Amino acid sequence: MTSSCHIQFSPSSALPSVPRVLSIAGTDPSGGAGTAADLKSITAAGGYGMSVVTALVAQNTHGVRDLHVPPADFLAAQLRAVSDDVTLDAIKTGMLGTAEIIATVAAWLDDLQPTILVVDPVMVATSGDRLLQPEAEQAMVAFCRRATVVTPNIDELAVLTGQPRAAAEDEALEQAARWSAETGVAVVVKTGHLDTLTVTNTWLSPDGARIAVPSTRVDTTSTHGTGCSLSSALATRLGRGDSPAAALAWATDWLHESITHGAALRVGSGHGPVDHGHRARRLQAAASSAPWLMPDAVPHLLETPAGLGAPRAGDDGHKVAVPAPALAPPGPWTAALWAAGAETNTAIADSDFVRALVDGSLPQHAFAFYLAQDALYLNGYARALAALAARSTDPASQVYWSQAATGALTEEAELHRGWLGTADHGALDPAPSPVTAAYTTFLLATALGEDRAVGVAAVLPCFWLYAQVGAALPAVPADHPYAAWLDTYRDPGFVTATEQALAQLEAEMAAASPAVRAAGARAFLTACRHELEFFDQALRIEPGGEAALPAAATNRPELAGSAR
Ligand SMILES: Nc1ncnc2c1ncn2[C@@H]1O[C@H](COP(=O)(O)OP(=O)(O)OP(=O)(O)O)[C@@H](O)[C@H]1O
Ligand SMILES: Cc1ncc(CO)c(N)n1
Repeated sequence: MTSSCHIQFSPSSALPSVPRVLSIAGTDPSGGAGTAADLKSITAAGGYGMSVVTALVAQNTHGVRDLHVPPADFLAAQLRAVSDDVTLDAIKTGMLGTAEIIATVAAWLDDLQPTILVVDPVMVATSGDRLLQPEAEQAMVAFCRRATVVTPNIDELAVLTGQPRAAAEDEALEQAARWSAETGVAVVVKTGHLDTLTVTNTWLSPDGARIAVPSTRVDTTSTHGTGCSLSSALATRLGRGDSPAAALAWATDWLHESITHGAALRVGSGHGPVDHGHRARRLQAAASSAPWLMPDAVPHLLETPAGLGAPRAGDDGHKVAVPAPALAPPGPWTAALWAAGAETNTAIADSDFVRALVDGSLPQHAFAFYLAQDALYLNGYARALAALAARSTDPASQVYWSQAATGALTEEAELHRGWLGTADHGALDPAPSPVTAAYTTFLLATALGEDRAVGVAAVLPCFWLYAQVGAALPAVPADHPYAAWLDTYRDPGFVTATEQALAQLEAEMAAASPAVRAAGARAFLTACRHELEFFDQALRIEPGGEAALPAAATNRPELAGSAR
């Protein structure tokens, strides 16, 4: 036997190991900051969270009301209780509060010598309340020298470096670079507190190397605890063995989603918390193995268009509104299919993917993944269209499907030439994702193996729903990151091709038997759902791509140069 193995499962099918991460911080009974935020963030980032409390804080989304600091001896007892028993893969410190607390934690760290220490030098809360005694600031500054990486906001960076508050990102990066070179500690510079449209987190290494992770600013007041959450997620990903670049990209991207959905939690009336659990709930919903179509979604025999019935109420019983189709159905069968697919079509229009593509906040790695899968999809789609050409007998249909197949192959070639071939858009020739493979094999199998009308119904949503997304696109500024790509949705040739496909389906459904019509309606609705999955899949891929398993946490040359 040789060691060659021709089937390689993607590492994403294996569960990564769970880093053991300790947060040392103050409390927030309203759950948005401090130890509560840390534990939620560590869990969200894939770690096992533990918590040592430095101070009890009576606070909510409006601010801090009162503070109680237990005796330092008791803090030391908590620290020892954990470290005597549990191996810690990463430690994160947040609110330390007093010089005595700082000294207690420092003494414990002297014994422990942890591999990863992320210090969030908490000084002032979002609400403006002090969380560190002014006389303890210099002790905190000295404490930061112990860190693997520190995560100050702009104001804390000024205290750390003894400089005036930076007015712009360049100035903050300058301050941080000088301090990092002098201390040997890496810094994450966060521009959340600056008035910029893009919020950038930049990892600065003592050797001057920089890793910048930009994200779009969310217009929200739900930013209570963002600093706690970022530093905890970062510690967890580093503890898991991620490189600084991968860890920061993951933490920033996850936090962006959490901030975006924070307001919907409706927690408090001040600066609300972020939704730490949004990503987990989204992925859990996406992983459901519930069938897409219920057995009674389409009658066994479809005699008339009305047999498809009113659009079904959603899971929560709400009535489904039918969106106006941008391209009008040419007859009653396509009109009934449009109405039957309303829920899925609305879900696509409202999807996080389409929203992020349009507002420009879609992370670059998700966009690159989407483009690469789209090229693979177009190739499979072209084969299904060519199958319909082969199965057509009237000349006009033969010409139409052949041209549609050519059109899909031309688009695929343009994707490769214009987008995927550039250094910006990542790897060439990736493998199809499970979602892409399921959709393309469904199309080809339906186009080849079912009645022709059913094949035509299966390929239709790709035309119609794409045209729908294109018609709904607002004008975007020229500096929008995806402006050029969004333009491709507005191609008038595509609109004409879609109108012709609609006419084909209307004629096929009218001529088909009731049983074939029912199969056609099922194929149409199934393809609509595949479309939703296809868009959504790009938001299920980790930054750093199709994700290698974390490197072994033992040898961490990328953290070299830091004080540890
Ligand atoms: N409005 C926003 N839009 C997008 N991202 C944001 C926004 N506000 C904060 N962030 C993210 O949160 C991170 C931390 O934010 P910030 O710089 O405000 O930290 P902080 O002041 O330490 O937080 P806090 O004191 O509220 O816990 C930022 O680096 C950024 O990734
Ligand atoms: C306990 C605690 N730590 C940190 C912050 C910063 O947001 C806060 N509000 N409360």
